[in-house]
This record gives sequence, structure tokens and C-alpha cells, in this order.
Amino acid sequence: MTLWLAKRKPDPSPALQLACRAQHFRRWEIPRSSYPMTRPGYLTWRAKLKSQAATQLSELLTSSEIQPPLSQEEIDRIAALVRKEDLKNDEEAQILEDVACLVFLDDQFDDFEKKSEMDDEKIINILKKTWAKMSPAGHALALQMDMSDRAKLLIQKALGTRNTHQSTTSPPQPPPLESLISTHDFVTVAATFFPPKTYAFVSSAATDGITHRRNSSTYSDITLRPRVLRDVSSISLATTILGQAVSSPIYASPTSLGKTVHPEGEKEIGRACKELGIAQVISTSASFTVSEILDAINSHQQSSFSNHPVFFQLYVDRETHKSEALLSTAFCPPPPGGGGGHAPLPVLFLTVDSPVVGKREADERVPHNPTTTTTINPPMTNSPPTPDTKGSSLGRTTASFLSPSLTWKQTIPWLRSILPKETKLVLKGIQSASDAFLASETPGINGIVLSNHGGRNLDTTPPSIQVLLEIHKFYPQVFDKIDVLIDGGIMRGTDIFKALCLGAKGVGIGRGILWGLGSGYGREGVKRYVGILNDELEITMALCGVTNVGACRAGYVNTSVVDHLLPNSGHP
Ligand SMILES: Cc1cc2nc3c(=O)[nH]c(=O)nc-3n(C[C@H](O)[C@H](O)[C@H](O)COP(=O)(O)O)c2cc1C
Repeated sequence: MTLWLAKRKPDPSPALQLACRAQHFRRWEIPRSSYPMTRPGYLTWRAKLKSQAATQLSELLTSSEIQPPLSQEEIDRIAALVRKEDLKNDEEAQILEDVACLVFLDDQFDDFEKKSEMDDEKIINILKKTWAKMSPAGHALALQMDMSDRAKLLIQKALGTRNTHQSTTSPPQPPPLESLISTHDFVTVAATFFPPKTYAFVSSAATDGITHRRNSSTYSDITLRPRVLRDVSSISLATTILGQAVSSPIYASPTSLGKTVHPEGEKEIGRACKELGIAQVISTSASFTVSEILDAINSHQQSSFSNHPVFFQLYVDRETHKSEALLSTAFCPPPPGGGGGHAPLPVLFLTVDSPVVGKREADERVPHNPTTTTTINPPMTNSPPTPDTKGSSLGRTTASFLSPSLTWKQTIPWLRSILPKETKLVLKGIQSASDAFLASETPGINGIVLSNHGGRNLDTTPPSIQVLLEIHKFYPQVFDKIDVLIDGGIMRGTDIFKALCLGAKGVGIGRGILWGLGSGYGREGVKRYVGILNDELEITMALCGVTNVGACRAGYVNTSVVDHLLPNSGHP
């Protein structure tokens, strides 16, 4: 149930997660044989199962010692979901129904249809009823399922006689972009239309996904303190990140293997960022070289913005001369006399949270298609994915080149000795106030990104926004010395506003850019995704009485619900 819930709704509410796990709570206590083997008997049995599970679960949750205790309202909500009340109008109840049907099709159907008393007609009938209970998003996931040929045939027959436009020969199409109005809509579409391996790669997070979820949920715990009666007729999102003018504080975080999501991968992200006037960070593990991506961006003429900075992110290679060669293509001036080349990039992000790659189980579990392995070999690292006994994680198996031996003492001076003086150096992956302070005290560092790699590396590390609060508590002077950026879990304009109020100069989006890029949407999808966030940010600013990014202040947010989570002292 949990696995299919993650596909159907990657960011489920805690109530939905609990209801999902408790779906068949103590079901064995009421055997099917205790009711007549007729349709009315079956329906009465089902109704009894649901109501008993909801009642027993409520009792258990009321008497449990869960901390913090669940409120009566929360317990009632979980029970209502288990009873699947108001199925047609309650989105979460429908998701739960989808998940139950998907588990039946995935896990039980093959055995079920082999039972001697089952003939084709009975099975097709059952399939039709199952199908009728599911939403279109559930149907799309079911159609992508890896089933036996016989099961596929039976489903085809069931659908063919019921609804010809949804036969497996004409798979459903992604909805029109205009119909997607929140970032969550993009995730739902991606769960349905991304190839399973790509979806697993992009969505996956380390082990139990706790940091991944808290990256987002901690933003919801921070509340806003709006001011009124201020003229907000003109709102500007324009700002400066690391000395570069941009149209919005949103930037595209570096993400690897863009071709798995769209054939033009990072080139297409670059075209979208140029049209949006926002910054893009190119990953060392991109699907194209820096030069190829810059060529694509430079020859793309559509943009009303004069600036669209491109930065580079470095994963240091164990063989450091390879990193040195790579940096020289991105950061050294073109040869004199105009013999090709590109202007040096202004900023280098050094990723410091990945001496090794985290354990991302969803990515490990879904196997590679060996025929595509060579097409996803990142050209700047030349490390094609090679599944092993641990699994098939694209993140891990393409990262064997990563150096685990970076240090403050050696790596920073080494990089500074290679980079031009004017290049800004940013440490990406700071997860404690102490390291933020250390970065601000280390010569040659111009900025940091508070990031836990989108919860992909070490689970139960603090959400990025919590680290921002920690810096306020222990080392507020950091904000005066270096630029502090943040990424991880940003899904709403209110999240961005909160980060800006708490001192972030820019806000990175990782998975979201890929949700926009994929499902066939390309740069229009990226533009729509960022456009939705920009729009929400503008609304938030207007409703809080703030007209420009520079005016965002800590006074507009109340963090008291989160403050008790901060440590009592700085790091050892
Ligand atoms: C598919 C994927 C690939 C990523 N690749 C890189 C990478 O090559 N280098 C890097 O520094 N961070 C990488 N990240 C981390 C992002 O830069 C960013 O820190 C994170 O995704 C932000 O969290 P969010 O996805 O919740 O927005 C990757 C993230 C994803 C989802």
C-alpha cells in the first residue's frame, strides 16, 4: 500500500498515510464466510469491515501514547478515510481507493484469476468493477503496471467492452498544461506519465523519506503575519543572487541526467530559464557538456529578459585533474581572437553534502532498461550506470567518480587557486549553523546553499528551513558576510516568501523543474511550473503588505511552532 501510495500521491498527508497503512486493520476477525456468498452478502461484509476497522483504529489511536498526541479531529479524519466516506468528493478518500485497487491489480490479481472457480467472464466483471472505482490518475498507473500477458489481455477485454477510448493501445495523454494550476498537480501528472525508472530516480529520497517530507512540512508550520493598508498595486520579484540580476529569487537547482526526463534535458531547462530570466545551475552530471548547454541557451533567441545567469555545480572527481580540466572549460576566458568558447561562468557551486551517495530505495528497486544505459552516461563524468547487488539506483551507480576526501583545509584553497579571482564560490549542502559560520569565516567563500540534497542523502537531517532558523539563533552575523541560499521542499509561493523573510537571497527548485520538464511538456512546462510559484509569491507578498524582495523581513513570519525543534547549543 505504501509503495503505491508513493506513486499515486508522493506527498501524502499524515492522515492519509495512516489510513492507508490501516486499510485492512484486523480484517481477519471477520472472515468472508461469515456473510452469505451473494452480492448483498459481499457488500454487507465490506461495509462491516470498513466500519469495524475505523472504530478499532480510533480506539487504538485515542489510547496510544503517540507523541505529540493526535487530536480528536485528526483521529476522526483518519477514521473517515478508512470508511472511505464521501468517496466521490473527497480527493484523499479517492486516492486511498485507487491505492487499494492498484495493490489488488499488482499483487493479488495474477493469483486470484488462476482460482478454479474463476472463468474469464467473472474476472472481466471484477476488473470492470475495480476500474469503475478508480480515478483517471489511478487508471493511468494501472495501465503502466508490469503485469503478466494474460492479465493484460483480460484488462484489455474488460476495458474494451466498457470504454474503448481507454484501451491499452491508446494510452492516456498528459493533461493540457493550462489545466495544471499548482505544483502538486505536476507531481500527480509525473507519477502517471513519467517512465517508472525516471519517476523513481527523480522522486526518490533517502531511506524513509523523513527529511524529504519535513523539508516541505516545516514550511507549513511557520505562519505568516500579514500587514494591511499598504499600497501593493505594484509588486516586483526582481532581485540579485550572488551579484547577478534576476527576475525572481527562484533558481533551477543543479539536477543530473536531464535526458532521462526530456531528450533535450538541461538544454531545454536553460532555454526555459532564459525565457524566465532566472538563474540555472548546471550539474557536473548533466546529460550534456557545459559547452553544449551554453550553445543551446545562447542560440535560443526568445527572451524579454536581459539577464539569465548560468552557474556551474561541481562534484569533485577522485582524479582531481579531471575536475581541473572541467573547471577550465567553464571558468576560463575564451581564447583571444574570438576562436570559440564561452564567457567564463560567474559562480561555482561546490556540492559538499555528497562524499558518498545516500540510500535511495525507490531508485534502487526499479531496474534500469539496459538498452538506455549508454544514452544516460553523463558526458562530463563518463560514468554510465551499472546495476550491482545493492540495486539499480541511477543516483548511486553514476556517482562512483565522487571524491569522498574533500576538506575545508585543502579543497577550498585548491579551488581558489584554479578559479579566476572574480568567480564566486558557493558551498552547496550546508546542514548546520556551525558549518554556515565556518563558511562565512573561510576566505574565498562567497555563499552557501542550505540544502540536504532534497532529502536524498542522509535521512533525518534537519529540514533546510530549520537550518536557516538555527543560523539566526547562533550565528546571525553570517547573513552580513555571505549570501545564504536555500533549497528543498519548496512547493508554494508562501514557502519562498518565508525563506526570503528569514534571510535567504535565493530559493532553489530541484525536482519541481523536472516535473515541469517531463511528461512531454518541455520548456513550456518548466515555465508554467516556475510561473505558478512566481504568481503565488506575488500574491503572498501583496497579502502581507510587501512590494519587493528586499523588503521581506523576519517580522512577517511566526516560527514559534518550529523554534522548540532547534538545538540548545551550536555544534560540537
Ligand atoms: C533528480 C535529481 C538530481 C539531482 N542531481 C544533483 C546534482 O547533480 N548535483 C547537486 O548538487 N544536487 C543534485 N540534486 C539536488 C538538487 O540540486 C537540490 O538540492 C534538491 O533537489 C532540492 O530539493 P527539491 O527537489 O525538494 O526542490 C538532484 C536532485 C534531484 C531530484
